[in-house]
Amino acid sequence: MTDTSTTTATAPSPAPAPAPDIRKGLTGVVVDVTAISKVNPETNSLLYRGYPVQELAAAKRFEEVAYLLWHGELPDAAELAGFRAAERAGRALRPNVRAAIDLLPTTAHPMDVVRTAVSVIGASDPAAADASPEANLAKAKSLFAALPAVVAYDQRRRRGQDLVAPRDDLDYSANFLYMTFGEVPDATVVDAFDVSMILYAEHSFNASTFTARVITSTLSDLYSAVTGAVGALKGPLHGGANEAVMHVFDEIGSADRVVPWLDAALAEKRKIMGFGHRVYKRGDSRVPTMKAALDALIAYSDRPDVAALYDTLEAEFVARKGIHPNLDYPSGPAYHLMGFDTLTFTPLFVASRVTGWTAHIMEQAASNALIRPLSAYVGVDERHVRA
Ligand SMILES: CC(=O)SCCNC(=O)CCNC(=O)[C@H](O)C(C)(C)COP(=O)(O)OP(=O)(O)OC[C@H]1O[C@@H](n2cnc3c(N)ncnc32)[C@H](O)[C@@H]1OP(=O)(O)O
Ligand SMILES: O=C([O-])CC(=O)C(=O)O
Repeated sequence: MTDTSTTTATAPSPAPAPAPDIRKGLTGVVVDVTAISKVNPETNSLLYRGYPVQELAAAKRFEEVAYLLWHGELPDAAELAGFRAAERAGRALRPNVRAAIDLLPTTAHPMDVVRTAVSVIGASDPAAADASPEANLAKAKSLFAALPAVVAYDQRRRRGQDLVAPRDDLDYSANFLYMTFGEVPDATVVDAFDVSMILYAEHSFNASTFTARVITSTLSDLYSAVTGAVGALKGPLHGGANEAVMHVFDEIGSADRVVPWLDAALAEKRKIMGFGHRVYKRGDSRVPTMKAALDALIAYSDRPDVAALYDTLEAEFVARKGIHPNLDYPSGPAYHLMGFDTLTFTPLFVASRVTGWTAHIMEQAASNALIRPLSAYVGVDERHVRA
């Protein structure tokens, strides 16, 4: 043991630690790689597994895009037929999920209902803890098939309507609308809905996907990760914005009221929902495609008033702030014109994004590292409990 009692020289004090480089909100931080999608704000493009999302929206149905996100390649005819058959077989609302939904008050937010439904589905799956790639893929496909009935039934029960059983002669989007409204709408509506599902499916490390990856990184199960992702998507700075856009439209009322409404909103420093994006600063790559779908719905339902309000608010806000619309801006009024209740809009986003979330859960699990950043402590200095 060294005796230090006779030491006279004082050791040089250590150099102060450099101030930590804190990136609040993780702005600009690259935390991992992904092969699922590429968001490029420079070229204003979005690729799913290499394919521009606009091309997918123009030429493919949502089932094909879901398959692409999970498998990395578009399905061939036999693969698509097999996947479609499995999806159709898994559409019916499960009795225990219906029972759990029925226990919830109709005052519950539909996102809380969807979150609960995912949790119930997970708790009832005997293979919930099996995180093998095969088991996770099966769970992803099963959730994909099951969620439309949850969203559709929840909207119907709020309207005092009965459950509508699925039809297996319809594709994903036509059946989703059928289960919601009890009839298959015009092809204009079905196609616009399918486009919205494709555009919402995946967007790299957005907040809800990152949430799913954080949960997966602890070796928790897929259902827990999706449940957490639903919670993250609910907020109005993320997926909840499509609902919030419709509240804005309702608040403004008509195009001639945009200017005074915006004057007051900006004076109160309100965030204008449906505008701005963490990554895109010159416009969201998905907006032109969704705007075209909205225009088709406006023409079909003869609602030029919606077009006037949309265009006027966009023009005024861009002129004043230089901040462009994100995908939620056209999606909100589009879902309204399709006939959905405003509170149902974000659950529609869930039904789509479950594809991207689960693709990321599988990617994270395949190359895992616990996600655990550091923080800089700014609380009171060390102190001691008095005896
Ligand atoms: C599918 C999706 O999740 S897309 C996003 C959906 N969310 C919304 O539409 C909510 C409204 N938008 C926003 O709140 C923001 O634009 C976000 C959260 C999406 C992105 O935010 P960030 O990247 O963190 O940008 P940040 O909030 O720092 O904005 C930068 C500046 O632009 C302003 N700004 C950004 N968006 C808006 C907006 N929608 N309305 C008013 N001001 C805005 C901010 O107030 C800030 O101004 P400041 O520098 O004077 O303080
Ligand atoms: O990428 C983001 O931050 C939000 C978004 O647009 C999405 O999740 O689709």
